[in-house]
Amino acid sequence: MSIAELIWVEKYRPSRIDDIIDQEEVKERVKQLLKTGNMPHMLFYGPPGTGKTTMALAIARELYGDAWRENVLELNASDERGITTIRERVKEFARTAPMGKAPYKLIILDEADNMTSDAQQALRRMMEMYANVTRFILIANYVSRIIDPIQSRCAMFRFSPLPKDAVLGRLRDIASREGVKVTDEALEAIWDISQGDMRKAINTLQAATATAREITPEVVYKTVGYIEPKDIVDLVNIALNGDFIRARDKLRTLMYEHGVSGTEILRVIQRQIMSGAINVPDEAKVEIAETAADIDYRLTEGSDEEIQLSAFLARLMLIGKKYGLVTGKETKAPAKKR
Ligand SMILES: Nc1ncnc2c1ncn2[C@@H]1O[C@H](COP(=O)(O)OP(=O)(O)OP(=O)(O)O)[C@@H](O)[C@H]1O
Repeated sequence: MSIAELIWVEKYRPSRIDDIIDQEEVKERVKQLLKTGNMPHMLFYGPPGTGKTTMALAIARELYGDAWRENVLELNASDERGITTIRERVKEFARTAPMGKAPYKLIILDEADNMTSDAQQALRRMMEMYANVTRFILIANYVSRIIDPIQSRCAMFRFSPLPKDAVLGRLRDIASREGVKVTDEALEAIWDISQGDMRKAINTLQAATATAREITPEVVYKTVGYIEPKDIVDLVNIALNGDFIRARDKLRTLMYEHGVSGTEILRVIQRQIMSGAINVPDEAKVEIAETAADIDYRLTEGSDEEIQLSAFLARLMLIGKKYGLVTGKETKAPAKKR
């Protein structure tokens, strides 16, 4: 078995443009451009794990068929030692003629936004110098870090974070092909971790399968070393209910036994408030969110974590009192499916 078959992100990387999930607008425009036979330089930008490299490789297959490897130079701007090595490699690559029907070869340059602007100026000259025999596909996370003269020489394509149903659909599909049992709650947990980053989602699923044959939220969070959101929701509810001592004990357990950082606790609280898992009136949500932001800032300034988080719990207690939130209820772990 090759490495590509062992690593699921590679094994399940779509090889044709039409098989790329979502990114409909990008797919349409790319197909139109390929039809004209006169492909411009391209700049793909957007968050990680959304299909930029996958699209670049699918274009290569479309252009050259089986001979794509000989016609493509893949470079990573962060790995190459400076613009001089990039220049040498491009020069060497552009010396030989393309094989197959396309009259040019393809250079895929990943992490182009990590190049200094001087290096990007040199890159721009290379793009001009070799324009008759090569086309560049530049890949970046942040388009604002790419200098204007390069932007103006490229057709620009924005990749969006993938929507939840697309990510979960793909994960279900992979799990069934791999014979892995994964509960709906576990898929939710993976989404909580990956959001619209498909690489992270698939990697998390694969890593979780190394630990257990049936994937549950507990397995997922444990695999990535994250805390389960329900523990944090409980912590917040205990504090809102006015039981400060118990909330502080739970906080200590989370911090010292599970090794969760204060920042991580605040991050999860913010997200759980937004998702509605912490069930309080909107005014209280605003106050909690503001308090969390305030505490987060103090942590970045180097304040003691336990003191700050304890102060946060005390503020939650006051908010709970103000809005009459004494419910006596704690969330329970979702019932396990049989
Ligand atoms: N739109 C998509 N459709 C199907 N699979 C995808 C998609 N986007 C990402 N993937 C999966 O995630 C893996 C990584 O995607 P890809 O290398 O294209 O990300 P990228 O956008 O280039 O990220 P980076 O900015 O980190 O380079 C792919 O191998 C594939 O398995």
